[in-house]
Formats: sequence, structure tokens, C-alpha cells
Amino acid sequence: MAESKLDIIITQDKGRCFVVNQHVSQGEIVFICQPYGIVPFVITKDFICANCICIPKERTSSNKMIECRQKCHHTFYCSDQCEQHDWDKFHKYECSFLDKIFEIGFTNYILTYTRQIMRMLTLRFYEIMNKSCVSKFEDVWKLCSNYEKFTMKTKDEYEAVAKILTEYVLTQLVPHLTSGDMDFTRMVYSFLPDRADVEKLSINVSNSWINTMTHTYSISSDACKQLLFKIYILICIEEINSFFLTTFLFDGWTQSCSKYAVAVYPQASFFNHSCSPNLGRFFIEKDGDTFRTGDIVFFAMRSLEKGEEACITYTNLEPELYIQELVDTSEIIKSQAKRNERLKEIFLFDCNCVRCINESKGILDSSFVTLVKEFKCSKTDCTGWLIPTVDDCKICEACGSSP
Ligand SMILES: C[S@@+](CC[C@H](N)C(=O)[O-])C[C@H]1O[C@@H](n2cnc3c(N)ncnc32)[C@H](O)[C@@H]1O
Repeated sequence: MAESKLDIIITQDKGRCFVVNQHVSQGEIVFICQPYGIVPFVITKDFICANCICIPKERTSSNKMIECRQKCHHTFYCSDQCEQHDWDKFHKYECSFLDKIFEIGFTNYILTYTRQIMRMLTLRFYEIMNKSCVSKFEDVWKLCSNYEKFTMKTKDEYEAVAKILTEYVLTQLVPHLTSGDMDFTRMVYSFLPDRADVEKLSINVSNSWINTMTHTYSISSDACKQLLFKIYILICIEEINSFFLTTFLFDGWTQSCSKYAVAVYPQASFFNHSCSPNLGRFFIEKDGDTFRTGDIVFFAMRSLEKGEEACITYTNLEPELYIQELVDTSEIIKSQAKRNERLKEIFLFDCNCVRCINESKGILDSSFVTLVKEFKCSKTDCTGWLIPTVDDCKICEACGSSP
């Protein structure tokens, strides 16, 4: 990672971790990263541009947005140029298949991540088609999958999504890649690279599904299974490593922020979690001189010494108990247990950060007390946190006021 302030080390309890390789001052920008496979949330798709992911100033209805040329009603755009760009690069492959995915009856959450993985597969296709030497898919493929830790219910859900996306690759993408020197089956094998956890995966795929696929697409059952297993692992990777893009533009600064898009930021995926993190983050909502829409910016909420692990939070910071004047011990214990349960369910680990250790004993954590004092917006009712500005000041991400 050239000129980076971060190095990667491996530890037994957390796997790969980012540590800073120099002193970092409070407020300093530590890392900026671009998204891979960014898509709007299904519930915001009618008013977020599916190409540039810009957020309109006011929540406009879909009739003010530009439809896709096939009027599929799954993507909308802020301009004709965005429609053209998305069509040429991605949507001409995805458009007809999106109907099939939306008809299955998946929840909005499943639909959103299915679309996102579909986009990552189309990007992979685009990279193969254009023989892109800078393969960003390889960066996604290095991320952890935690494939063995998901519950049976989640495994069944991922299997259903992997099946439909296997069909997507077989019908919409691989046929465009096969030519005289590369036959269909070989392309199916090589579409996604090999990976050790794919070999260890055990999914009981029904024979009837395999038979249908092998007859319909004239490929071997082994090639079909390999592709299915690789896509299953890609789903696990996405679920463990994705970031939700959030904004206060929809519901205002007295409400919690709304999720409007989802993306993987492959270079940022080695940040581990702490409930009292030393890094904060914000998303760029509009192109500027330094940043592009969708970029994620990480900054130091405390100063860090060389060799210290840089952590972010995977959940809401939940400062409420720290803002109240008197807090009951049992309330602190209960809220820590609830937060840990959520982390375990979604990210599959037990949090042992200093805040969790203190709160599990009913004590408010002093590092988080400082964080709230220094970074929580002090405006009454505002739910936002402060972020750094270009001129070394702080501004509230939600209401825009300065302390
Ligand atoms: C986005 S990845 C972070 C990078 C990861 N450590 C790796 O090796 O690729 C998220 C995963 O890292 C691990 N992780 C993150 N924060 C952790 C923490 N505080 N304690 C234990 N494991 C953690 C969990 O396995 C989690 O699912």
C-alpha cells in the first residue's frame, strides 16, 4: 500500500488488522477509498441515480428521474449520460435478469445484496472482457468470508441467492466471453478464481437443480457446482465486508441517518471493530476537487501512536447512556449485551473492546466518555457526529453546525 499510513498485521484473535505506521493526530485523514460494486438500496432505488449514486437535494419521486431505456423500473438515473454509461457498462447485461430476481419474493434486504453481488459479477465480467490489468476483483477476492460461521437459516438463504446468480452468470455473462479459443465450460471454471475456502465448502445442492442446469447450459455438473460454490463465497464476503452509505438528507438531523446505498471498499476491509473506535468515517455525497461521490474517508477521532491498531465501528455508536446524567448499572449491562448480540449475529465475533469490558461490569467507559465529549454534536436533538473539514475545523455531519 504505497504512501499509506496503514500497514496490515495478522493477529490470532482478529485475523488481519490495520495498524498505523506513523504518529497520527486527531482529525487527520488516514485513508480514502473508492467503492467496488456500489448500488442503491432497493427502497431508495427510485430516487438515487443507479450510475453515479448521487442524492437529489430533495427526495424526488421516480417520475422526475430518467428511466432505463427498457423501462425495467429497477434503475433510475439523474441524467441521460448516466443512463447511457450504466447501460453500456452494466445494465444491458443486468436489465432483463433483474425482473427474474425481483419476482422471487426476496425481502428488500436480500434483494439489495443480491443486486450488489450481481454488480460485482458484472464488474468481474467487464474486467475479463477488457483484459483490465488493474483487476480490482482480485482485491475483493482476498477478503475474509467467515463462511463456516453462518447459521443454517442464513446458509439456506445464501444458497438460494447463489443459485439465481449462477444462472445470471451462465445466461448473461459467460456466453459473451466464449470464443474459438475458450470453450463455455472452461470459461465457467475460470470466471471466478480458485480459493481455499471454496474447496472446504459443503452445500447439499439438489440433484434436480444440477440436472436442470447441466441440461440447459450443456456444462458438467462439476463446473456448475464450482461456480455456485464460488458465488456462495462471494455472498459471504459481501455480507462480512460491505459498508452501508448513509445520509441525513432524507429525514433531517433529528432522526437517525438513512441507508441509501451499499458497496464493498476492498482496501478498507481490514479495519476491525471497536465500540470505542479511534477512527471515524464519512461518505462523499458530491464530486469535488479531492473526492468523488461514493468515496469513503477515514479520519482519526483520537491521536494514534505508531504501531497502534486503527479500528472503526461496525454499528451505531449508541451514545445515549453517555449523554444522560444518571445511568442505572443494569441499563449499561443490558445495552452492552444487546450490542454484542448484534455484532455476533451480523459479523460473527464476540467484541472484547475496552468499552465492552467496562460496560459488561456496569461501568461507563472513560475512552468513550471522551469520544462523546469531543465528537458528538452538542446541538440539542441533533443525532450527528462531528467530522473534520479541509481547514482543520470540525463540522456536524448531520446539521452542519460547528462546535
Ligand atoms: C471486515 S473484516 C475485518 C478484517 C478481518 N480481520 C480480516 O482478517 O480480513 C470483519 C471480520 O473481522 C473480524 N473482526 C473484526 N473486528 C473484530 C474484533 N473486534 N474482535 C474479533 N474479531 C473481529 C471478524 O471475523 C469479522 O467478521
